[in-house]
Amino acid sequence: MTHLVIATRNKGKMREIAELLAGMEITLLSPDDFAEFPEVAEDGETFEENAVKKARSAVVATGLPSLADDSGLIVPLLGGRPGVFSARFAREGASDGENNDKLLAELTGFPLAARNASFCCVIALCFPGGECLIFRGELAGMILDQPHGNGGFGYDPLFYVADQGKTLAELPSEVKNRISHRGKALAELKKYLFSP
Ligand SMILES: O=P(O)(O)OP(=O)(O)OP(=O)(O)OC[C@H]1O[C@@H](n2cnc3c(O)ncnc32)[C@H](O)[C@@H]1O
Ligand SMILES: [Mg+2]
Repeated sequence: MTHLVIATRNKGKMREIAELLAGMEITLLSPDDFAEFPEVAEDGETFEENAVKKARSAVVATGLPSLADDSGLIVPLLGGRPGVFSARFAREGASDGENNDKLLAELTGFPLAARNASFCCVIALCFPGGECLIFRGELAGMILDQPHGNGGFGYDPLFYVADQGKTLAELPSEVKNRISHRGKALAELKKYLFSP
């Protein structure tokens, strides 16, 4: 594999995936490298379904091996929401700020001890022959009642990691990448690709 399409429109994800796959000697391509790149309806019920759908559609459009990430935040107090709806929790096309405000509003009044949450990342790596490989990673944390930090993206300013004593948005990207749901899923992918 000399070229790999990273089928995401999310700049934060793209940056992290590029950092995590650095040194693999594979040229990473983004949707911007193609004149036309398909928009995919993320209507699956699971992260796996959506990740495979995004990666398969990129393979069809480009003829190249393609990787997609479907990820999100799971909050038990909210019955597991926003889950696969994390990107559009507040509304279709919502900004990170709007989604964070919606999360804070839904959790108003609940004590920190009850506000446990996890991030889940499912990576699908699909090939022109039709084969897809799936890798998954998770990270446990708590949802604070106000944002802290300017790093990362999405829900990072609200997601507190007890081991680190900080939110993901307060951690240097190399630390987030080492512990994150995305870092773990991509570590599994690398292990698979490079195991003898
Ligand atoms: O589908 P693509 O184009 O990859 O980009 P997206 O932003 O729509 O991505 P998803 O459909 O997978 O939605 C995941 C949402 O979950 C949130 N999310 C995922 N990983 C995160 C992380 O590491 N830190 C903070 N928020 C994250 C973030 O708000 C994302 O928009
Ligand atoms: Mg999406």
